Amino acid sequence: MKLCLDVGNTSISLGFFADGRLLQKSSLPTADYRKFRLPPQIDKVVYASVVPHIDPYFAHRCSPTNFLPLTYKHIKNIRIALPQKKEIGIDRLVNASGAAVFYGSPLIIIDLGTATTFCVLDQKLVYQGGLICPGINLTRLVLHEKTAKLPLIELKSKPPRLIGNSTVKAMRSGIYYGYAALINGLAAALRQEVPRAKVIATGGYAELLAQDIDTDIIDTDLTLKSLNLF
Ligand SMILES: Nc1ncnc2c1ncn2[C@@H]1O[C@H](COP(=O)(O)OP(=O)(O)O)[C@@H](O)[C@H]1O
Ligand SMILES: CC(C)(COP(=O)(O)O)[C@@H](O)C(=O)NCCC(=O)O
Ligand SMILES: [K+]
Repeated sequence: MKLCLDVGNTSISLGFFADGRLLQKSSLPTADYRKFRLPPQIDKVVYASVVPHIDPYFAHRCSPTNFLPLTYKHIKNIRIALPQKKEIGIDRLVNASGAAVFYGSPLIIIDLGTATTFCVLDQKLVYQGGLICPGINLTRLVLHEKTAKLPLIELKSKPPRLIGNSTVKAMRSGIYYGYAALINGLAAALRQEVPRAKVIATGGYAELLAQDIDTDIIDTDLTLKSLNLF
């Protein structure tokens, strides 16, 4: 069985694949990475991390098996048209590489994780770059940490009303509808630059926002499925 590991700044996603199929998924808070143990019957680990300080731990834990830590050099099916290829998050490149296989091109890929990122892959499979915005979870934390009066809120579902009649409801509404507007505004601007692009959303918050964002496809497993191609 193959284990695909997507190490983000908030969570580590694990995908177990056999015969090309995603059999099981789980996740671990990134802060708890030391709880990871290599499960039995894994013959290959494909690893994509944007948290370099924990990479030695995984290299050590996975050493009994075939461990493949991905870098931009492993990405062969798209061309990366950026001056500093090394600095780009491998999660973004893996998403673009896999999405090209699953959905063709051109593409606009939106990943709603710790950061909210937009990546553009043009018709000719050239990765053009994109945008990096603060993510929903960061906004939630920072509003609390950097103010005296705002509480730490949860955002688990769509707020029923745009206009909140309490502090907590106003914060939920601001974050939810604010992010929907950010995504729709930037997606519309990117569609102007890349005509006929399919817009794909992935990442932890993609399903939460699904009904209010103007995307063609929501694929929460995009990163894991893309890792399985290596
Ligand atoms: N299935 C889910 N449904 C709703 N929110 C989720 C889900 N999975 C993760 N999240 C939330 O989405 C945020 C970003 O998650 P994730 O995409 O794992 O981020 P990262 O890749 O940066 O670690 C997290 O703060 C988490 O609370
Ligand atoms: C932009 C990111 C922080 C997103 O990470 P995530 O939200 O998945 O934890 C990550 O892809 C990263 O650290 N990128 C390096 C800079 C770049 O992609 O240009
Ligand atoms: K991610």
